[in-house]
Amino acid sequence: MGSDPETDPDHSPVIEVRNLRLQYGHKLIQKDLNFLVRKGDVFVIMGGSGCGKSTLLKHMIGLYSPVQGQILYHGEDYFSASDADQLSMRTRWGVTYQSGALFSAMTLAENIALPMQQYTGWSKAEISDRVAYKLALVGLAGYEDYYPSEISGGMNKRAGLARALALDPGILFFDEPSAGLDPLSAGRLDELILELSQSSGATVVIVTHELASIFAIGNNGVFLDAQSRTQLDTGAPSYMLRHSKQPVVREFLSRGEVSS
Ligand SMILES: Nc1ncnc2c1ncn2[C@@H]1O[C@H](COP(=O)(O)OP(=O)(O)OP(=O)(O)O)[C@@H](O)[C@H]1O
Repeated sequence: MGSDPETDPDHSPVIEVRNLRLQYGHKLIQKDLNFLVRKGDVFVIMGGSGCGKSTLLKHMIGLYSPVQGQILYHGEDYFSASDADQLSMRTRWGVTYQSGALFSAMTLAENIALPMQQYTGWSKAEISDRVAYKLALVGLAGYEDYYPSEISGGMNKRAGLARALALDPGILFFDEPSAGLDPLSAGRLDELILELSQSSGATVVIVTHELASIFAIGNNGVFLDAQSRTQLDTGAPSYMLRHSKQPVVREFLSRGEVSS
């Protein structure tokens, strides 16, 4: 068991979500979201299908602006920051998407080198060294010249992770990282995410409805509800399972997607 993020002084807030309201046009998705993500957390965004997990993540990575509320990174509100400050925040994040993680016309090395070429002044040789290192980190040493279509789904996910790690991010965001993988590969990907977050000290924010993943890697999280369109609970998933005051949360975590 990890330390309690609520009381451990070393786990300072990295992300603070305040009174957040998410809409597409006039369609309300979630409201009154309030939670903290602390340094080193593996923070899980949970809830039944369609409750707005991916929508929340897309706001957290700045793809959409909230209609109300704030998302603070190390105390600075992303959406009221200048373009330059927003860019500097984004370069400290690594993001992997549910689908289309890699560019299919590029080799794995070219995919991983891309953010390095875009955002750093590193030389060709340095980039090539760092690409090899990132591939080795995810168990793909020697796969530089392969195209995404030439490797398995699980290897593609790991290569996507290597690209997300390209700039040594402080925060890693994942949207359903194990979607489409068999349970064994999904479990290995979970282990890898946990291992990498622990070895690098990165904070992880992850969207998943996989109960196995929620309990295997999450030490903190928020539970979103599709009916009331707000969060029902926040904290450690293992604690929520037994002690959440919301029966829907305990039921979801103990049996599966009852609310979907
Ligand atoms: N770009 C969009 N425009 C309008 N509505 C959208 C858009 N993207 C998602 N939605 C709607 O917002 C709601 C929440 O979707 P979202 O994908 O965030 O949920 P989710 O909890 O991640 O779902 P799942 O677990 O099924 O992936 C759904 O009703 C969805 O149809």
